[in-house]
Amino acid sequence: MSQELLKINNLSTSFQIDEEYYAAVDDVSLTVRENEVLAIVGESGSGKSATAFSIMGLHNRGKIEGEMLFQGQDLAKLSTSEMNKIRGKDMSMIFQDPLTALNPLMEIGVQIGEVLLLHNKNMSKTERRNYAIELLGRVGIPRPERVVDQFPHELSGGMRQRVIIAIAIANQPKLLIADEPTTALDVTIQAQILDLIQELKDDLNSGVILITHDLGVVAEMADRVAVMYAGQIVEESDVESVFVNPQHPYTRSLLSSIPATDYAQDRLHVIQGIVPSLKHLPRTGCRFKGRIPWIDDDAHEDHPVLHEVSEGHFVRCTCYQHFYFPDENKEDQANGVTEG
Ligand SMILES: Nc1ncnc2c1ncn2[C@@H]1O[C@H](COP(=O)(O)OP(=O)(O)OP(=O)(O)O)[C@@H](O)[C@H]1O
Repeated sequence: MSQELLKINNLSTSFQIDEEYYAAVDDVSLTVRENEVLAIVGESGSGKSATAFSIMGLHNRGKIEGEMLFQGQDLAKLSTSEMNKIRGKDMSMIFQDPLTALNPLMEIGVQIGEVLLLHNKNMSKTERRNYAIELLGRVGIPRPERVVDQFPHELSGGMRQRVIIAIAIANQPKLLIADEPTTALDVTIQAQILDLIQELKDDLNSGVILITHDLGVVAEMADRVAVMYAGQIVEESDVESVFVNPQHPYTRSLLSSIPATDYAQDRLHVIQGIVPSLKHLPRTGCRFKGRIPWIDDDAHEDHPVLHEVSEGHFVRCTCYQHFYFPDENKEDQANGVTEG
């Protein structure tokens, strides 16, 4: 098995609302290995980005507890200047929206050059420009020697996202965090960008955390999957197990909301509702209980923990053993029968 790159132990990230702190990330533990894609999946508000921003040290107003061990250092304990030495070098982030991530007033080559300069103080202007051209070529930008002198608005959305990726890999990071990297792009470009991330991961032997709400992207890219709901991981396993044998009601609901695919169930089952806002998240018991009120209260644990249901496959709370969709025959479900 490849080496552990990042080990997160009991991470909690809380934000102050009025006078109180509320945990957007609640006791999350995760491991990312070299040359592995870990997908973090969940609806909007489930705490995916808050987890990523905590790792990157970008939550300046959040309270962070727990450990984030990266190459032997606990990121949670580093000062801003120590974090600045790691960010953009040993780990970097590909953001969702290239237009806001790029400076509109600066040529592409200069923006790449700035990141290079941050960690290679001795690089000359010409060296930076040449390396920027090389990087642009590497991420599949045609005529990079021209693009290097262009401004972001002169490029298409897909090309801008490639530039973001070029910036992210400029210093050959060991850990890449991609937060909804293709959401803003059309399907063909999306596939190209995902291929590119995969290819770069292989080249650099990096670990990738891929944040997405798109299960198609997960199926395509991920080795392991962590499903998040209301700040907690509710299911974690290798990608096959999540698609073939999903256990947690939330995971099953996410999967069955994908229309007819080979891994979706035969019918669409919809669980109503949304992730509550941070201030209104349930703080005790099973966080998902309120969305599945037809399941007996006794099915839930008072203090839900992750159960290992098969090797490396973890599910939170015992409610998964009793769960059925309301439009599904309860007995058939208990016997593992699905309609054809
Ligand atoms: N800086 C902050 N201050 C206060 N609340 C925050 C802050 N950042 C995130 N939150 C809250 O924490 C919760 C989790 O947010 P987060 O952005 O991590 O969700 P997400 O799963 O990434 O959703 P999305 O896909 O919409 O980005 C949300 O309720 C959000 O409003």
